[in-house]
Amino acid sequence: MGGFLATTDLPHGGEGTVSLARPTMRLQRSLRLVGSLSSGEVSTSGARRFDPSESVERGKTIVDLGNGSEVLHVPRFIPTELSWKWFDYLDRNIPWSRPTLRIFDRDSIQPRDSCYVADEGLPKISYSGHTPHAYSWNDYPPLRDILDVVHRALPGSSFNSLVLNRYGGGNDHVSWHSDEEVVYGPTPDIASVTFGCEREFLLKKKAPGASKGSCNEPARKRAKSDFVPEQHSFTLKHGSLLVMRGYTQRDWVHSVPKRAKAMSTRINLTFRCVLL
Ligand SMILES: O=C(O)CCC(=O)C(=O)O
Ligand SMILES: [Fe+2]
Repeated sequence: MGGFLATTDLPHGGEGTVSLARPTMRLQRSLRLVGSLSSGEVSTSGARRFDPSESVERGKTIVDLGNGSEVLHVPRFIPTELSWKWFDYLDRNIPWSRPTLRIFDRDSIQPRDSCYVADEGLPKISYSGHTPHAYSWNDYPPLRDILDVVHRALPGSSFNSLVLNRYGGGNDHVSWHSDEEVVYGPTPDIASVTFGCEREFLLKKKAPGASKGSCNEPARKRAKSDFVPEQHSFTLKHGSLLVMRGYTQRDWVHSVPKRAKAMSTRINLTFRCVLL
């Protein structure tokens, strides 16, 4: 969410990494759904029983994107069972909505559910003509536990806001965009935690001169025609962490494209720090 630079859907639905919720995972989940979960049950106990910094040290990959941008990826960040508990809690309790967005002078319904949670007193955020209501962390205690896990994994981090997205199936997606917003500062860390169906997450280098604030139209068109953007793909699994760092928002766009084979729900949480 944020500055939607290019909002066309990707032309390659169906190719590339297959985004399947493995049957064993689905079975595990339906077995667990027999009992109901209150926020207390999914709260602190499980989160305190594992060491997030150890998960990062054991299984991290750092991709240097060049020019001060990098991505940290930890495929097995939160233990599977705890991730399913959080998935179930969020799926049932978050006040999800699908706002109407204004993109290139046309109204369209956002192709996924979302919600926004933030500390009190922060400046509002807006994207594509939509200013989401900021819900309070206090109303969703497990979110504080997930935030705590992320903070323990990333020493020095201090996130104060959260965009949640829920993708109901393979048609739900987020188009190419960057979260390059003044409120996040020039080099924000954006930490993304995934629960449920795995999906492909793509990063693509912005065309030269495409950064916000550029008004050199002819130069941009000329440069664009020869420009073959570098691209990276990450499969974001159940319980994984991905952090975009440095100038990633200024120099790269990212997306979660449509995938016909993504049959089940994915919930993604992106933690951010709105500067005061
Ligand atoms: O769902 C994801 O992995 C990415 C979501 C995203 O890019 C956003 O909320 O800005
Ligand atoms: Fe984003």
